[in-house]
Amino acid sequence: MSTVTLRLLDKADKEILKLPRAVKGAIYDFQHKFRQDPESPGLRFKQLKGHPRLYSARVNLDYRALLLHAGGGDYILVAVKPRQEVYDNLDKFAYQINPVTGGIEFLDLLTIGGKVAAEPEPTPAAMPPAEENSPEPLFAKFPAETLLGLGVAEPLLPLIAKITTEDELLGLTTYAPQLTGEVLLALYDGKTVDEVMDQITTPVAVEETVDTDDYQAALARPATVVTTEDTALQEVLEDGDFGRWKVFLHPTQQKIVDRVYSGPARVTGGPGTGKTIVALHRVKHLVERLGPGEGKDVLLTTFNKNLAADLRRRLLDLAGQEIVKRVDIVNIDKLASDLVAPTQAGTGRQWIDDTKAVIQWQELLDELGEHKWDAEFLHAEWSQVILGQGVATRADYFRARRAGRGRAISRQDRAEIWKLVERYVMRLDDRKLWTFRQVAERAARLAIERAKAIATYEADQISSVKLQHESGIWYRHPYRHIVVDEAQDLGAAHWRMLRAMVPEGPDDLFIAGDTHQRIYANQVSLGSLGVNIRGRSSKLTLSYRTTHEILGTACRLLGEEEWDDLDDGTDDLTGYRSVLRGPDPVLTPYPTWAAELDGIAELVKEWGGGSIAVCVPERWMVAEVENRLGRAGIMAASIGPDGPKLVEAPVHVGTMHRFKGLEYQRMILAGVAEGRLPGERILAFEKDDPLRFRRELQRARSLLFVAATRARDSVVISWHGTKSRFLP
Ligand SMILES: Nc1ncnc2c1ncn2[C@@H]1O[C@H](COP(=O)(O)OP(=O)(O)OP(=O)(O)O)[C@@H](O)[C@H]1O
Repeated sequence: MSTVTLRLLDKADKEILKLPRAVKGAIYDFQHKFRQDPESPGLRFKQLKGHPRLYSARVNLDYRALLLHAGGGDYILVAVKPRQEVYDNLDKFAYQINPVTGGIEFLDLLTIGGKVAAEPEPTPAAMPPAEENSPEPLFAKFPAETLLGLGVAEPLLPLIAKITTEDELLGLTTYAPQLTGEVLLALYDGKTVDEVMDQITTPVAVEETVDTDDYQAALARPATVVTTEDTALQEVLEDGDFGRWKVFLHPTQQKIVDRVYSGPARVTGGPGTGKTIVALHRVKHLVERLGPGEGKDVLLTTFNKNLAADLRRRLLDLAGQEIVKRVDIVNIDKLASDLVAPTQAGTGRQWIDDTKAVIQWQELLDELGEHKWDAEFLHAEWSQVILGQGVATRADYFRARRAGRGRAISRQDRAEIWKLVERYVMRLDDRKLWTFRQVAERAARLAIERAKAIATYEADQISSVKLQHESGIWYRHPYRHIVVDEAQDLGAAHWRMLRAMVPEGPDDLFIAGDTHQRIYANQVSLGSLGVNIRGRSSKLTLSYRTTHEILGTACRLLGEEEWDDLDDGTDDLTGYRSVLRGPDPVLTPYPTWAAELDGIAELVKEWGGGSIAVCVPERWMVAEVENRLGRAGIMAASIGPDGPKLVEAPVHVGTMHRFKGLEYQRMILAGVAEGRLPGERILAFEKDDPLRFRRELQRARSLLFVAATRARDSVVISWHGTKSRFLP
């Protein structure tokens, strides 16, 4: 058996993917041969002159692979180049262990140099001297020691000193090591050296002093961004940029995936920073660590069915069937329903969502002639405070915490609300209805009872561990690990249920979410629900989805609000950034809705292709956009609760709520006007319930923020009437 490993270095793929198809095929064959026997004569494997760790090997007649030897049998593929280019430019290749991160870096100064200003043309005699004419280099004011201290790769300093335009900078960052690119772009964007140090360098720096000659130690660090498995190289060749998330994790992402946590852990981060990607890698990591087995030991859950289906598809792509077999991938309401279903056999109950539940409230209030409270308020109070916290008696409700519920209510108010809730529950019972919130509460109760039974069973020292006893009582928690995505939208009952479904201990719960994206009224304090994440929180700050320009506009939409951290603290988007660049978002007013519809159709036609979506604040607008696009000969599909009705349609249209977790190349956010976002319903609270007004405004802001950050390349925001107060 060969003990040779061959991994691909991050960024090397950028040039490799541009090679002719036949060369890519030859690389595929080459890596097989190399792993079997690097010394096989056909490979002409040899060390390059002047580079003790750099080797070349034959890919085909014209191309050579450059390989960095990390010690033992470990090699890293750092480039594939035309044969002559390699030998003519030996002095243009450099490598190092970055003294700040401890990660291995390869510098292809030939490619990078080509992106930065070529030597200045000789100055014609009539022109002023070059120094007066040429622009100031962008990084002239930063001493070399400062850049090196921030982790910039030393061999690039001479090239960095020449950069005078944003294009050159972007050219360099495309091929430079990740940290160098992030640091330079942040400085260019105006961040101070201290900010860059805190937000970009420190999170990936190693604490120990780095031995810059120990390549074996460096290879094991998350800062060395290489593919891990042998098949990964093939995936990169086949999937191109779309497959990068599977094989090149950012060092910050990698650390979060690999860490052993002593209890529940949480990862936060702005849109597109890879929380879902990290959650998927974490699931894979946990299953691999469990070793062989048959049962579904890991639960991966998220907010809705559509997102759960997407997680399944991506986990399959990342980890394969054997891993997926060990994971229950299910949305949170389905998880609760499945738990409760056996206790409801034959009752004929129908389960209803929040919208229908509010209609039931409205009908009850109308029947009673009750006007003091509105249906939405009562539904939220009942769902979040009473059901969410498992409040069983009136006395308990008098004492219950109302975190995030806005205006304080008196004891008398609570007594009235309790009475109304009792009437409401009776009404649902009579109609054989059950809201998903009730299902969640019942599921939480069942899971907690079962957890107690397990504890008793264990205390009784009955040794055999079976999944289920004949009586239906569990003698083992259903899962060993639980991973939650879109955590900001789960309700209190969901958390109590999840807490009870996994034994307390290391790596029990892994929670990914971003409270800036909370679009349902489900604010919780995890600590008070038995999920203690203190000291086990990490943050992702680099967006892989959205451009710098979109991200800047989106963040401004959030205003000066304060955001919770799923616990009793606050969260913010400090350090949130992107290395991607694109056009500025466009804001377009229209005189009427009809004109706006025409504008949407024209724009979509102009864009021509790619993945495009139009999102609107109100449901009725969806059909109108679809129709207008249809009249323009553009096929559009609406997005329902289970995702786009026709995935292949060139344009997807939906209300903003439907865009959670999705992403598109180009987005139009239409109808962003006062009275729609925020809607009339919210504006009505301004006088009577200022606290609620603020809370609802915050949620509306989040909705717009979520919608705007679904776009990868460009965003157009339009309105008719008065522009939304959230827009700049
Ligand atoms: N390490 C990576 N390499 C390449 N692409 C990545 C990486 N991490 C994330 N991405 C890509 O960035 C995009 C956003 O990732 P993901 O959906 O995980 O972000 P998120 O933080 O969950 O976003 P949101 O909060 O908006 O749901 C995806 O297209 C994903 O493939």
